[in-house]
Amino acid sequence: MNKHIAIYISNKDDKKSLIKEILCGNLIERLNGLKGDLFSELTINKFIEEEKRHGRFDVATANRHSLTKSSEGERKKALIKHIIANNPEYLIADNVFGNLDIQSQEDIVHTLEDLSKSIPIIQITNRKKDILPFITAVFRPKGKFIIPIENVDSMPQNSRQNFIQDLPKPLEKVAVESDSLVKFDNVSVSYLDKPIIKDICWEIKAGEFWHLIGPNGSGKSTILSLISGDNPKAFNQDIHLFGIKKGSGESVWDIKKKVGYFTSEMLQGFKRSDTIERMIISGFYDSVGLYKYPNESQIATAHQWLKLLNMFDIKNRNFQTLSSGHKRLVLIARAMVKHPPLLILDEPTNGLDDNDVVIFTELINKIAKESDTAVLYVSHSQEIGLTPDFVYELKNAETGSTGICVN
Ligand SMILES: Nc1ncnc2c1ncn2[C@@H]1O[C@H](COP(=O)(O)OP(=O)(O)OP(=O)(O)O)[C@@H](O)[C@H]1O
Repeated sequence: MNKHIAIYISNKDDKKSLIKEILCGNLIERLNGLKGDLFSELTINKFIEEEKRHGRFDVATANRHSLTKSSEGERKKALIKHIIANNPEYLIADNVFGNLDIQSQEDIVHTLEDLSKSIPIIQITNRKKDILPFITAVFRPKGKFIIPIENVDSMPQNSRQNFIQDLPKPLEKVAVESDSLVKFDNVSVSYLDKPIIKDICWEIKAGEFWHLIGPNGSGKSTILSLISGDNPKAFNQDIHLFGIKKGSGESVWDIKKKVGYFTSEMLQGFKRSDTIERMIISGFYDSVGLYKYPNESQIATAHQWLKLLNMFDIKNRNFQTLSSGHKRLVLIARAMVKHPPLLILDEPTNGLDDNDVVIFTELINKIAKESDTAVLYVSHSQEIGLTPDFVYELKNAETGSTGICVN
């Protein structure tokens, strides 16, 4: 077997077990007895747990922040440095590029290429485009083994239309007084004297479809926390949400009622065993579980969403048994049952495989086209197949990122 290999998986494969089998030396015989390390968001999440629970800060970022307070890109860069310092005898590199901007992707390719001169790299990926340039052999899981793929480009790709039915209508409209949903006037934010964003002027109006892009650390999550979260930095700024000046008496709860939200990190938060149907219905109550008896109209609307997603026949299945791609579709339906005036999607496709990205993107385009909900889609770069009306781009600068509307 080649020294460096990629294992091309789909979201239906059990990635955690696969990694465990490699680390135990069961899957790749030549690694048996060697000390392996794992470069993965799974590892980052473990370190973040340690920071939160036990106050242990084992991984240092470039600007000496905790991982908890760092951007996704900063976390990955810090982790790879930490791993290299541990001198592993081989490396499992999982979802290497997830959430990384182009510059950071190039940096990590160089780092891994250097590392590959001394130790074997086993890449795990669900995107063909992410296969590292120095890898020449690609495998896929089959039962308890991995088998070679002769030509990765010949793997079947989803190209059919997945969502044929119309988007379900809202039961009642969420009242919003203003056509202007989000308005930033010269908004600037610094953390510990480090400027993050500077003089941001931006407006999102009802029904618009925006894509917010920008490199790692440019302040995308900071902007989202000014909109949907309770970031205290929002209060002395000129920010209007749904026509009301932020900090003028509205509660975080008032805002949350008007905003649907999805990020791939949410998948870790939904650990309850609930049926897919109940999961969607819980969107009417903004609760994680379902504690009230839904009425007939709510059940009927949830059924329409299930039919749209082609999941009606499996509505009683446990949500936890779904693939990562299907879980996301269900959580989008859950966020959309009330047709919130604004739907925010923060790096929503991170970790999805090639087929599921196509399906997910089709659903988001459909929601933006067929509903009055404004969509704010956030990622570090352009997404193939996504059809936003406008793109707002953040550009890094020493004095704080500035933003421009690029179309
Ligand atoms: N609570 C905080 N305290 C100090 N610094 C912070 C805090 N939150 C964010 N930052 C810093 O602000 C900068 C912007 O971070 P932010 O997460 O908004 O960027 P981003 O564009 O979302 O990045 P990524 O694409 O990597 O997720 C980063 O340098 C980050 O370290």
